[in-house]
Amino acid sequence: MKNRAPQILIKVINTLQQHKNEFFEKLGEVGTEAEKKLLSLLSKLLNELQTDEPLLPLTDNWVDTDIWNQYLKYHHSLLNETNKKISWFQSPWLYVECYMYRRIHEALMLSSPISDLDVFKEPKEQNFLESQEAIRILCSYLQGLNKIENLDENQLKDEFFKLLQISLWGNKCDLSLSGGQSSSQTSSPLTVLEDLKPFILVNNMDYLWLLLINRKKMRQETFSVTRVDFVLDNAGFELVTDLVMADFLLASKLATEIHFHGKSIPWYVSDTNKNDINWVIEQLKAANTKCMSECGINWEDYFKKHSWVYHDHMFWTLPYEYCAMSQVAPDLYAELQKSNLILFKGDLNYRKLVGDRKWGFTVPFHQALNGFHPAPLCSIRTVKAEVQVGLAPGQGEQVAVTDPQWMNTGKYGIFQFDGHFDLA
Ligand SMILES: O=P(O)(O)OC[C@@]1(O)O[C@H](CO)[C@@H](O)[C@@H]1O
Ligand SMILES: [Mn+2]
Repeated sequence: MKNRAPQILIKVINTLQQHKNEFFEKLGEVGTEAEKKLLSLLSKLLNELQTDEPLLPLTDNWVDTDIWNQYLKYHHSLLNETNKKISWFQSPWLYVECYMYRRIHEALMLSSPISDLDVFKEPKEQNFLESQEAIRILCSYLQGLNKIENLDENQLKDEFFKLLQISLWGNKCDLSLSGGQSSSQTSSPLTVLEDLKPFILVNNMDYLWLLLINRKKMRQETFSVTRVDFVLDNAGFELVTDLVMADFLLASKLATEIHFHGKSIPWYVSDTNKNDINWVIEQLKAANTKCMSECGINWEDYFKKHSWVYHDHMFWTLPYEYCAMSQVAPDLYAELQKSNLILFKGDLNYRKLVGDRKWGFTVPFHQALNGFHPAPLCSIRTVKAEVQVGLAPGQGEQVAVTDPQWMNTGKYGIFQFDGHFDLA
C-alpha cells in the first residue's frame, strides 16, 4: 500500500492532466469542471493514503455504497484496542486495497458527467498493443488446431495442457503489481512453456482433464451440457489467452457453453470490464492478419449465439472473501452452482478464495476455502501475494531458500483444484 498504491494513483492523476483538453473538446466548460472535480477528489484520496488517515464511509449513491459502509462499521466493531484505527497501513491489505479502487470509483461517481470514464483504459489497451506479436502467434496456433476432431485423445490432452499453461503464464501480465507500469508479453507464449514447467508448484491439470473428458464421453447418455465458467482477471494479453482457451474448449467439445465473469467497474488497474472484451474483439476483427481477424469474428459470434455468455456482478468488486458469497450474494452463488467447472484466474481471486490469512503452506486447499464450494473449481494463478496453501510438506520452505522473493514476483504458478468428479 505504501509503494504501489500511491504510484497507481499518481499515474491516474497525471494521465487525466495530460488529457485535459479532451474533456473541454467533448463537453465544453462542463467537462473541464468535472475533470477538475475528479482531480481534486483523487488528490485528496492520495493524501489520505500517504498520511495513513482513517478510512472514510463512501458518499456516493451506487448499488453497493451501503454494503461498503456496513463493512467499514463491521471492521470498527472488531477493534477493541482504542489506540488502533481502520486505516490504510494498519488494516487488512485485501480490504484497503479493494477500498482504494472503490474510492476511485466514488471520485468518478461524484464527477458527473464523466462518471463512465475508465481511468485505466490507456494502460489496458497499451498492454494489448504491446503484446500483438504474442497474440498473433496464439491466434495462429488456435486456427491451426481447426482439425480438432482428427486429434486422438492423447493429442487433445496435450493441446489442452498447453493452452492451460499459456493461460496461467498470461497472468504474469498484470498492471497493479507493476504499479501501473507496462507489463506485456513480448516473447512467444508457446516456446517458453517447457522452460517454465519447473515453476508450477501445484499442478492439478490432470483433474481438469479427467473431469472434462469424462463428461464429454458420457454426455450422449447422461449429460446434455458441460458448462465452464471463467472468473476473469486481467484484460490485454491475459484475456486473449483465456478467450483462446475458451474457444478451444468449445471446438474440442470438452465444453458446450462458456460463462465469463468480469468486473463492473475499473478494478486493480488491469482487470477486465465488458468494454475491454468488446475492444479486444474489435481490434482483432480489424487486424490485417487473417488468423487474428478470424478469432475476432468467431468470438463475436459466440457471444451473439450465447455459447459464450458475459456476466458481471457487484460482488466481484466488494472486499469480501468468497466464503461470504452465499450470504452476501446468494444469486451469484446460485449462478455458479450451475457450472461444471469454475476457473478462477489470477492472484486477487486466490486471495479472496482463501482469505487474507496467515495460512500454513500445507493446509489443504479445501479447508482454506472455508465452505466455498459452489461447483468443482480451480485456481489458475501466478503467485504475487504472500498466501499459499496446499503445498507438499517442506515445498514452500525449499523454494524460499533458493528464491526468498518467490511469493511476490509472479514467477511461480499453480493449478489448484477443489472438487469431486460428478460422474454419476
Ligand atoms: O489478480 P492479479 O491481476 O493476478 O494480481 C493482482 C495483484 O498484482 O494486485 C496486487 C498488487 O498490489 C497484488 O496483490 C496482486 O498480486
Ligand atoms: Mn488483476
